[in-house]
Amino acid sequence: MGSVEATNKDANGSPAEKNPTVVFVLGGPGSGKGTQCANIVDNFKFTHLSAGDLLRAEIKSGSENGTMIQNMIKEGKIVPSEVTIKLLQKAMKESGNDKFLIDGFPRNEENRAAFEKVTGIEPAFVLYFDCPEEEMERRLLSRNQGREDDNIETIRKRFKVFLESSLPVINYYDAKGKVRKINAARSVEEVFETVKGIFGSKNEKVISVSIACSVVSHFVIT
Ligand SMILES: Nc1ncnc2c1ncn2[C@@H]1O[C@H](COP(=O)(O)OP(=O)(O)OP(=O)(O)O)[C@@H](O)[C@H]1O
Ligand SMILES: Nc1ccn([C@@H]2O[C@H](COP(=O)(O)O)[C@@H](O)[C@H]2O)c(=O)n1
Ligand SMILES: [Mg+2]
Repeated sequence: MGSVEATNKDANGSPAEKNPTVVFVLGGPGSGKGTQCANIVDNFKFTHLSAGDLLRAEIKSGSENGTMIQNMIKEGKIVPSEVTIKLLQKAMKESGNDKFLIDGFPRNEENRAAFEKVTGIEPAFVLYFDCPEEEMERRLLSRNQGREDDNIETIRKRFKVFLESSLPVINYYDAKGKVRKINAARSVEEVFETVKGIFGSKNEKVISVSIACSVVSHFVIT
């Protein structure tokens, strides 16, 4: 398991201004990524950046990319990395923090490779919320947040994209020993108990937890 502080480089290969700690939060649609990120923020000093939320805010802002993003989201498709990475970089800079939960990103190999190339950032680890489709479907259909993609037609498309494009990214990080796979088909509280064990106690640094967890990366943590 590599060090969190290690060797992040910028696009030119020179040392980046900062070496932020990044945790990618992945899992199928409705697996509970946003819910658990809110709990992590309440307990640890992370800033939560949801790629989906940033894209939805971009639509609302009336940006020139708004219509394209809206159409992609309605179809459950993945927006080109260039757009999403710019939004993530801007939000990271504006946060003033150096510890980030990046939720719903990278969603495909293009997202993953472009983020690494542009920012030079390697994630400390990847939280993977593993949940059966039937449970995710139930949750999404009763979410009631007015999301245009929470309808059965788009939900099925999002499941397909998750299996075909996002799972390979999780497998990529698993091969590097970076995935912490969590059984997300439990209550919010039970899932968070497991998450807390990964992040450690309030004052514990993610880096030491990250090393300690590397031995269990291939098992579902319950
Ligand atoms: N462990 C859980 N048990 C039951 N319901 C849950 C659980 N976790 C989250 N939920 C509910 O399921 C819905 C989806 O959760 P959430 O928005 O956190 O998922 P997500 O992974 O961020 O989804 P998306 O990828 O669509 O943004 C919400 O209504 C949330 O309250
Ligand atoms: N890296 C990403 C993340 C999201 N999208 C688009 O937003 C939709 C909703 O994402 P959630 O994480 O909030 O579920 C998703 O289905 C994609 O259309 C994206 O393009 N790239
Ligand atoms: Mg979400």
